[in-house]
Amino acid sequence: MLEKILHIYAPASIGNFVVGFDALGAAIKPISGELLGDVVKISSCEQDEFICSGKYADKLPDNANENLSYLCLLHFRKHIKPDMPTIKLELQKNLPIGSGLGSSACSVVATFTALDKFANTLLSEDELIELMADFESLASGGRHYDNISPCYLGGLQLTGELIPGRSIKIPVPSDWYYIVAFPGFSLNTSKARSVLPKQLDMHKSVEFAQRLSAFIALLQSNGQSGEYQQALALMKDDVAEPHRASLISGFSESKQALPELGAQAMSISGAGPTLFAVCTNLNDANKCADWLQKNYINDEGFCHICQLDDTGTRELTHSELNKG
Ligand SMILES: Nc1ncnc2c1ncn2[C@@H]1O[C@H](COP(=O)(O)OP(=O)(O)O)[C@@H](O)[C@H]1O
Ligand SMILES: N[C@@H](CCOP(=O)(O)O)C(=O)O
Repeated sequence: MLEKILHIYAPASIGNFVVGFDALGAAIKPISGELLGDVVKISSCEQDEFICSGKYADKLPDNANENLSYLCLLHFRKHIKPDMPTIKLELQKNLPIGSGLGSSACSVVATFTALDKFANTLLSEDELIELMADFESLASGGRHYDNISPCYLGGLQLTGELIPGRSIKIPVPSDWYYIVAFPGFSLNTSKARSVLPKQLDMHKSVEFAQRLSAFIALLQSNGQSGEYQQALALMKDDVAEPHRASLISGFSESKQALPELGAQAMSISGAGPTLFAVCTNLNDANKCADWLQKNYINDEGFCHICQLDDTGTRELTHSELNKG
């Protein structure tokens, strides 16, 4: 009998997407075709085994009991499928930790998707998303779905406990490019959440609701009367960015430089320190990427021009496996 081996890829994501703190997030993929996300490999084994490999494995705690992926496996074995055959689970940790690219969500989503598929549990989308959010909240210091939902489902997702079905996919113009730059240093999400105010005043709350709802409504149009330009003009974050900016060295210089190079919007990806800019053509996207390469990132950093990853979490193809 052929041995069953499964490789599940989960993409990086941009939490908040500027206007939707904890409520809006996008899955992304580099236009170069490179993969930007974690991979979970599962195969049969005589007893359960966990391995963490990949570029950023050594940035995670040595103790497997502190690795979210292993915690997901323990939970699945104990509470969901105790009779699942024993397995070897390998997490290929390809996203930097504390990056603002939804790294913890990526491992959790890849792991639960792989376990569900391998064990043929057929958990519903809702059940899986709840389970994933439970485990991601262990790491980030708050329950939010804006990395989990897009990472799992792909695209731009409006998401949260009040959203029917937890998630609504929002259409996005196909000519929007997202330039993401990870500077090479980490910022812990729970630390970046701890600097936020505990309450929003009335005026700010009303503005937040107006901005997010108008942005979503404009994206639902066909864009023929300038609605996409209006949506871009609304991309401003008054909720989290002002409190987090000082935690990110190089933020204010980038905020000043990128609009002059053609960025239509620019902010923090998730809790940072990755920054991202939105451009509506490749020429401007290249100019922003060059500037960020030269001025924002160090030797450990990277910069990609991306578009939305509409598929989300998926099994890797043979050709992708042979490449890597
Ligand atoms: N597989 C994993 N991937 C990412 N982070 C993990 C994982 N397992 C445990 N962690 C821990 O979770 C925390 C994640 O930090 P966080 O700032 O939320 O990262 P990110 O913003 O990149 O998701 C870190 O303390 C890290 O050590
Ligand atoms: N909405 C969250 C998003 C955190 O994203 P991460 O990629 O930094 O984990 C927040 O802004 O705290």
